[in-house]
Amino acid sequence: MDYVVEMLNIRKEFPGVVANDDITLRLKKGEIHALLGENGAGKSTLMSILFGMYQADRGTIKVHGKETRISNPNVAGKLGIGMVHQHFKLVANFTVTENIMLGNEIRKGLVLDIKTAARRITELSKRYGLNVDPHAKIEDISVGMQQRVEILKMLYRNAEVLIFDEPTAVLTPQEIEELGKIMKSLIAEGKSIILITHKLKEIKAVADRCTVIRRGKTIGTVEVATTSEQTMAEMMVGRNVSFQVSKKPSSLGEVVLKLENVSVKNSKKVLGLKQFSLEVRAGEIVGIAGVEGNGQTELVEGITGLRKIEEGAIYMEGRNVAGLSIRDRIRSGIGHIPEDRQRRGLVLDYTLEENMVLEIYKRPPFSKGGILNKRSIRQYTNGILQSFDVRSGQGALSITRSLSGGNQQKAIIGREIELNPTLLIAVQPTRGLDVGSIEYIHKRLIEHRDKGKAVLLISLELDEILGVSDRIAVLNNGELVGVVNAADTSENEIGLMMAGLERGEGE
Ligand SMILES: Nc1ncnc2c1ncn2[C@@H]1O[C@H](COP(=O)(O)OP(=O)(O)OP(=O)(O)O)[C@@H](O)[C@H]1O
Repeated sequence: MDYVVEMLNIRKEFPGVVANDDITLRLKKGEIHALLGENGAGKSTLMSILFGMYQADRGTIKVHGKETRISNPNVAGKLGIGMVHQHFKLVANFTVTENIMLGNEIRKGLVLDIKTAARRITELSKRYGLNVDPHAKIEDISVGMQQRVEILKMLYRNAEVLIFDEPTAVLTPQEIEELGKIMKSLIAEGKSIILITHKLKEIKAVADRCTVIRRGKTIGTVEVATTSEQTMAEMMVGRNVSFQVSKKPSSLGEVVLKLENVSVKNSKKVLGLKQFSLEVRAGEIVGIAGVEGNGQTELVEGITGLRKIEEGAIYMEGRNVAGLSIRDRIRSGIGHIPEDRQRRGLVLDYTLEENMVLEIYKRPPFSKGGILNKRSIRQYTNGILQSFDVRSGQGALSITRSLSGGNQQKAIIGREIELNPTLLIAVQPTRGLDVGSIEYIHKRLIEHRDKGKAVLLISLELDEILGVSDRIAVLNNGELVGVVNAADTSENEIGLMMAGLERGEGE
């Protein structure tokens, strides 16, 4: 059998946790091989070992049948292994060509002229259907294009094996479809791909085989064509997973949040949200649907106080909070699961327990007379970690940075829901989470509503918006297109509204 990469019986331990416990993954030449596993199952660790960032404690790696030691990322590069990270490593005010050349030609002491490099980039871009302008500046191109620059960077270095780490998390639905085509053209040209993703639909759409791991152990490798999404989900979490969200009809209370003609500028200093009005009542979940960049960020940051509003009013339980500081808005009952969890959600170098009481450590029972009550902080933290199934090596004392991405996300969600806010603003709450965790988070959002609280859900996942919300407000180009009841709309109708058509216009 023609394997390009074989990772055999890999073991890697961190303090308190065996991240990889006898994992085996074999990548065939010319295949797209999905790597599926729960949050914290050990996927990133395994790939970091292949990429030379970590050394395995035990096990063997073979490249083209030959045993190798990948001591650092340079060695991986020389062996033809490249990785497209989730967070791009590009210099914003450099051009595409400059970024691709960076750290490549110069290291070899072989300074090629820009023109020759740009020509080669154009060739590669054509061959793989990437459509990238080599002279464009990174800051002027879309996130999807930036990802293609990362792909080109690897192709420019003659990578044979490409690792994609949750590549669609940052993409729009159209971009996701295009990425699928790009991946297929890469394998048609003889490349091999490892794809890390939580999205079973995507695995079904592009992958040939799928290796499933759970809690650091290999569960098995399956042929994707003959395996259902349900089966893969069950292999991954070890139990039956329901993709349907079940909830009883909402029982509406008073208006909690009222937005009146709110306008907010975006980072380019033009209005990103225009004259937006909406009410969210106690006991309901209002979903905001829209293509990324159509005013969602401005809306959320306007409400939470991260951005000032240009005009209009924001009422929390009847009181205008538009002039209040961020802290005072939190006090008025606003909880916020932020979009950018690493920048706004958690202090990565603090322990989990420090992060869990970040906003409330001054309140009783967590402190008294200026002295922290460590026991009650620990107890409170353990409660959150347990109910939200946050997995880490050293529990409440783990340094937050050491948690897997998905477990960091679950910790923030747990913290914000536990504060029991009158209004919970949840922005992309399940991005990067495995199907089992998504199921649980949806349940908790609905429970929050059923306790008589208000929830504003902002998500790019239409399935999530349709399944979880009671009412759906659709944003296009910073304006409210309309508000519909989730029970009497469809994916198709919302899709048309997201494109700016008012209800009924597209029929
Ligand atoms: N540098 C580190 N120090 C300590 N523990 C770590 C470190 N890196 C990972 N871990 C632990 O190893 C386990 C596996 O983490 P890993 O990031 O590989 O999971 P993952 O499958 O990629 O998860 P996700 O889907 O959430 O990204 C987790 O329990 C994590 O807390």
